Amino acid sequence: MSTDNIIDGKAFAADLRGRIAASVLDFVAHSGRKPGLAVVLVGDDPASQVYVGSKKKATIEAGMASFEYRLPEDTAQADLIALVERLNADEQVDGILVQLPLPSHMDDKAVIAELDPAKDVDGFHVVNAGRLAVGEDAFVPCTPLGCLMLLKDRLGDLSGKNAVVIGRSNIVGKPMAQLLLAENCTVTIAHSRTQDLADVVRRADIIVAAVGRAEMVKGDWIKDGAVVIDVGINRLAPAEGETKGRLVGDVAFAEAAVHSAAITPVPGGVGPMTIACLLRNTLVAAYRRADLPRPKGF
Ligand SMILES: Nc1nc(=O)c2c([nH]1)NC[C@@H]1CN(c3ccc(C(=O)N[C@@H](CCC(=O)O)C(=O)O)cc3)C=[N+]21
Repeated sequence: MSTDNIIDGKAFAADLRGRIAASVLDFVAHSGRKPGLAVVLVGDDPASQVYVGSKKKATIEAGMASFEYRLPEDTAQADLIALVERLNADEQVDGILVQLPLPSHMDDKAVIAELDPAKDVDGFHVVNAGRLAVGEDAFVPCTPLGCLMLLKDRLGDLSGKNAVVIGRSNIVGKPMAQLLLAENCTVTIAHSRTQDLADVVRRADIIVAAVGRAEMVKGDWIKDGAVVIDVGINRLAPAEGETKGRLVGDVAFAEAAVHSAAITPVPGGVGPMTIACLLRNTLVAAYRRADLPRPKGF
C-alpha cells in the first residue's frame, strides 16, 4: 500500500510545537515570565494519568510553566471548585485544564462553569462554545481545532465542500461542525440515530469520525478522493499472543485508505494534534492576558 495519502499528524504537531516554542521565547522576552498551564486530574484512572503526563512533558518542552494538581478520587466537588478559583486568580496561570471525565460524584458542567473563560484553553466553557457558535473570537476545543488544521493543510480552501461529522459531542462533534460551517462547508452532523449512515457518508468530500466505536466506518462508505479524519481512539481486546490490544480508530483504516485522498492514522493522527493545540491555546491565552498582540502565525 502506498503511504502518500497518510496524514502524518505526529509530524505536523511536532512542527506546530516548534513554532509555539519560538513564540514562547518572544513572550518571555516581552513579559518576563513563562506562559503557564495548570492541569488538574482527579482520581487515578490510568489512561488519564498517561494523557496528563504527555501534556506536562509537551508543556515543558515548549518552554512553558506546567502546574500539576493530582487530587484523590474522593475529593469533594467544593474543594475542586475552590482550586479552580485559586487558579483563576493566579497571575502565573494562563490556561487551566480540568481533565475529564471527573469522578461520578461530580458534575463536569458545574465545575467547567467555574473556569475563567479567558483561561479555558480546552474551550469547554459555555461562553467559549457560544462565542464559537456566533463567530466571535473564542477558545476552540483542541481536538476539532487540530482536525481543522490538518484539513486546511491538505485541502486549502474548504469552501463549498460536503463535510460529514459523525458524532455530536460538545467536545468534538458540535465544535467541529461549527468550524467547518465557518469555513463555508455544507455540514451534516450524523449520530447514533442517523438513518442510512453509509449513504450519508458516501456523499462527503470530508469525513470526521468521532463516535468512539472501533472501525465502525467502512471502506466502501468512502467516496473516492475524500479526506478522512479519524478522531477515535479505541483499544481492541488483545489478540492471541498480545498482552495489550491494538489501538484503532473509528474508521476501518486499511479499507478506507484505498479510497481516500488522505486519511489520518490511529495512533499518530489527531491525538498528537490535540496536545499541540492545547499549547497553542495556552500561548494565545498568555498573549491576551498580557495585552500583547497575538503572535504571528497564530
Ligand atoms: N479536559 C480535557 N481535555 C482534553 O483534551 C482531554 C480530556 N479532558 N480527557 C481525555 C481526552 C483524551 N485526550 C487525548 C490527548 C492526546 C492523545 C494522544 O496524543 N494520542 C496519541 C497516542 C495514543 C496512545 O498511544 O495512547 C495518538 O493518537 O497518536 C489522545 C487523547 C485529551 N483529552
